[in-house]
Amino acid sequence: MLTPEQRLFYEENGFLLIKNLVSEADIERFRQEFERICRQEVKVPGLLVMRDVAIAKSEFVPDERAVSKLQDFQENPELFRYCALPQILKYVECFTGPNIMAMHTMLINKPPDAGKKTSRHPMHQDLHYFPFRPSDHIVCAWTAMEKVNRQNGCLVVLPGTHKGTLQEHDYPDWEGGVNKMYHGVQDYDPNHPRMYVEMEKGDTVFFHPLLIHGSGMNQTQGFRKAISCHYASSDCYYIDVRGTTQENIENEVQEIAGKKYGINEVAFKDTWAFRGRLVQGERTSL
Ligand SMILES: CCCCCCCCCCCCCCCCCCCC(=O)SCCNC(=O)CCNC(=O)[C@H](O)C(C)(C)COP(=O)(O)OP(=O)(O)OC[C@H]1O[C@@H](n2cnc3c(N)ncnc32)[C@H](O)[C@@H]1OP(=O)(O)O
Ligand SMILES: Nc1ncnc2c1ncn2[C@@H]1O[C@H](COP(=O)(O)OP(=O)(O)OP(=O)(O)O)[C@@H](O)[C@H]1O
Ligand SMILES: O=C(O)CCC(=O)C(=O)O
Ligand SMILES: [Fe+2]
Ligand SMILES: [Mg+2]
Repeated sequence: MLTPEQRLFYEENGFLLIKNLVSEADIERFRQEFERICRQEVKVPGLLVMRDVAIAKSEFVPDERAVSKLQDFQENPELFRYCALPQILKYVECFTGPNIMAMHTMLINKPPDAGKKTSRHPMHQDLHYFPFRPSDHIVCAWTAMEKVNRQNGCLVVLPGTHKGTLQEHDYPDWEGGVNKMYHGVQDYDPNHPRMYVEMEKGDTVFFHPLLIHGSGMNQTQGFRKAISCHYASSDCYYIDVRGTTQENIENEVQEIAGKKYGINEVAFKDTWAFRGRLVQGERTSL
């Protein structure tokens, strides 16, 4: 499926941008469903709704202004259609092989910054959140639901960093506050070349889970939207993260699982096995 140039570009840089992969009609449907969820017209089992920390303690309004991110929409058939789009899976298969699990789903609604720079996402590697390997058989698809640029906080990547190892992550030391679980790499090379991934509606970037990336402040008045899914080969295996740099995120996820679902002592890997959904082939290991 990939041309030799595309494959080489991914191997060298850790990401690949495919223009115009998702249709306007599909994006419009995802947007409509997102709005219905914000208005609380549909109830989605397992869905986590995050509000930006800058407005977390203000009065709740049932519209998109209160929602900075939906996480775990795998039980919503309309949004989950994104994860099974054939044109996306054709690319995903190049990285994962034929047995494909959708491990993590998100719709990001980056709010206009409230003045404290909390709309930023610190530089991180997504593998920090994942207790499964090997990393080369994991890939994220991230589709712009509208034009994204430096003004509204597009993705920023450090090309080539996927060739390194998983770094230690923790909360950045930001004056205006940091969103829950927005861990960042503490000491990446500030002189590493950066690329601002500007995209049009429907463009999709595929990226490696070790690629260091983040996103800047949204300096516009609009809510910058993107939909994404992390895929892994179902032939991947779970690892025990005790005693590794991932122990801090394991503890936070277990705490949320305890608070939200009243389940204590749930293994980190089981929170992933429970949320993952097969989208192609056979569920062999994950
Ligand atoms: C077997 C079943 C398993 C189920 C497991 C479920 C675990 C899910 C964990 C999610 C895993 C994330 C993995 C991501 C992997 C991919 C890589 C992507 C990187 C990321 O994007 S990670 C960052 C995204 N993080 C989240 O979305 C966090 C998940 N969301 C939440 O935990 C909740 O939405 C949140 C933020 C805790 C809010 O909870 P909620 O109870 O709805 O809100 P309350 O109004 O009751 O507030 C409680 C308390 O939290 C404060 N608060 C609210 N929002 C924020 C915020 N954005 N940041 C910081 N703090 C926040 C609020 O003020 C309240 O504080 P109090 O002091 O008043 O208690
Ligand atoms: N096929 C396997 N089944 C079960 N456990 C395995 C398997 N392969 C490796 N492991 C164990 O999983 C742990 C992590 O393995 P591995 O070295 O592949 O991952 P990593 O170094 O954390 O990540 P990366 O993919 O970046 O190399 C090790 O403890 C290793 O012994
Ligand atoms: O959409 C963004 O701003 C970045 C999101 C991201 O990298 C993530 O959630 O892991
Ligand atoms: Fe990320
Ligand atoms: Mg290794």
